[in-house]
Amino acid sequence: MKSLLEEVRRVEQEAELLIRPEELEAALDLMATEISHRLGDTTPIILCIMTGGLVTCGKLLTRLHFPLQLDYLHVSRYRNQTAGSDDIAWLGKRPEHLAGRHILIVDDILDEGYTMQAIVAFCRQAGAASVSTSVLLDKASARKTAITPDFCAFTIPDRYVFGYGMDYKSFLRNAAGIYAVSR
Ligand SMILES: O=P(O)(O)OC[C@H]1O[C@H](OP(=O)(O)OP(=O)(O)O)[C@H](O)[C@@H]1O
Ligand code: HPA
Repeated sequence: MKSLLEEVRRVEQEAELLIRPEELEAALDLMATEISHRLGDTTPIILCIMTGGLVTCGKLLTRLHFPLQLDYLHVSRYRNQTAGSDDIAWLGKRPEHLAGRHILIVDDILDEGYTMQAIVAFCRQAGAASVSTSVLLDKASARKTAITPDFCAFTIPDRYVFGYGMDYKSFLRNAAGIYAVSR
């Protein structure tokens, strides 16, 4: 643990700030307006993808001023590492009562796309009336699947990032901006 903490401190010190907190807040305002226009009269279920989606989803929620319900799904593909594994671990309970409902999935980042692809498939199989996807960050150049987000705040380069819910080896989720790990 001591050496991991030393590594985390070094990564934090050497990281490059990509997106400032004020820019994130302003972009979330815009994303919330767009989501409200498109989904405001559908009484959607907002599906927060834990753990990384927690900050984006929480900040988005208070900007959505229409009737909605909140649920969550806990999946992990990176297992606190900086590269994804071949399989997605489904942790905890799976949401019920999605049939016939409009679903908005909210996550922090769309990277290779495997995680979101699996969650969309799950919602469709559960009989959702529609499934929309919303991410704070789109790492489009790293994509290995056909998925694109319906709502997205920023497109970022192919760098490993942390902050605003995203971790570096399970730490640094609490950083207030988006930082890229130094190369
Ligand atoms: O597009 P992909 O390459 O599949 O990666 C995106 C997913 O990876 C991260 O989750 P992670 O598995 O790290 O779990 P976490 O949310 O607990 O950090 C992130 O929160 C996304 O859910
Ligand atoms: O760049 C990333 N940072 C943190 N978590 C992630 N999960 C997929 N890509 C990333």
